Amino acid sequence: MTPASTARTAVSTSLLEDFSLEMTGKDVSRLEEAGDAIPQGTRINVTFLGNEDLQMRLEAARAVKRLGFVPVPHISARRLGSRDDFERFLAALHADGTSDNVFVVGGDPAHPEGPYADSLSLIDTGLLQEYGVRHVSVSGYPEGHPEIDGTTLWSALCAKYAALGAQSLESGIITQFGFDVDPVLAWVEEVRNRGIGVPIRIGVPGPAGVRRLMGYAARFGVGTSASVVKKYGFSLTNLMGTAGPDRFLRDLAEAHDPGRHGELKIHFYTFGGLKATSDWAARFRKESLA
Ligand SMILES: NC(=O)C1=CN([C@@H]2O[C@H](COP(=O)(O)OP(=O)(O)OC[C@H]3O[C@@H](n4cnc5c(N)ncnc54)[C@H](O)[C@@H]3O)[C@@H](O)[C@H]2O)C=CC1
Ligand SMILES: Nc1nc(=O)c2c([nH]1)NC[C@@H]1CN(c3ccc(C(=O)N[C@@H](CCC(=O)O)C(=O)O)cc3)CN21
Repeated sequence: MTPASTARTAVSTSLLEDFSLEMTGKDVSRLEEAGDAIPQGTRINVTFLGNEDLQMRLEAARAVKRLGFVPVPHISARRLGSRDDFERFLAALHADGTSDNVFVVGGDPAHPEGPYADSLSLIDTGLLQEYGVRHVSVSGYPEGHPEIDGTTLWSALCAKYAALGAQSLESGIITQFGFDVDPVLAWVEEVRNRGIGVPIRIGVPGPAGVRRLMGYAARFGVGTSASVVKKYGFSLTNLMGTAGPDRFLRDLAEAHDPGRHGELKIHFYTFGGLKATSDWAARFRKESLA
């Protein structure tokens, strides 16, 4: 092995240490099926989608805990109808012992369904701490967001970071998924330049069909130019294939400079493929170690 490839292998292994996964409220049986392939203690995020209800979200977080993982329930500000809804969710999580870690996010509805227009307003209620939350993740957008301008995104990120620090809550950032490492690392540098040193989980899709990936990318405003997806490992002319983040992770590992970029970890958006992603991660890790 050459010195360069030794260095790359070492970094890519540490990048995959303590990766996190994401599931929806409907994925409980898939989680049971994938459980053995996932390292105990792995953080597993539970989405807060419009087509889930309170019971599904709570049940999913309970299942994550029961199977030996760390639940990270999402709370979407714009999808909460009232302060009561927010408190009811937090109280139930607390009672279940699944409220230690949460991810707060604005939410896709163009108009808030209740009193909270953004995730900062959830933090500012002070309710998180009251219900036992200790660690709060917020989102990051290396490629920007289709509905929110760049200046707003940066001021929101800095304000959330400051507000969490002021409440002595631990924090972290999870990025929107993407297919191109370059904007991710440029964005990470900007985060560090703004004085935010917390761990950043880089969002990547688990292995999935190309058609499915393209659909989600279009829905969430993630770039899929021909050159970017070619670099990632698929072609726009073959929608029947599948693609995993192999090259993305190798490129990320190669370019990751801990002195400049700080602590980075990986967050897998599984898009219905919890088992496929868990098996893939175990195999990729083993190959990196070999
Ligand atoms: N990264 C992810 O995994 C996920 C991202 N999202 C979406 O990302 C967007 C932003 O969420 P955060 O970064 O937490 O922002 P945020 O809650 O910190 O808000 C930042 C700024 O954007 C505005 N904003 C938030 N959501 C908006 C929307 N849907 N349309 C127009 N303006 C909006 C807020 O009023 C605020 O000024 C939301 O649309 C959210 O639904 C949703 C679920 C998961
Ligand atoms: N702006 C934005 N909004 C989001 O809601 C969002 C992002 N970004 N980034 C990625 C994450 C992950 N998201 C999702 C969304 C849907 C499923 C999902 O499995 N949905 C269907 C399955 C439909 C299908 O078969 O494709 C479901 O059953 O709910 C998973 C993750 C939502 N997320």
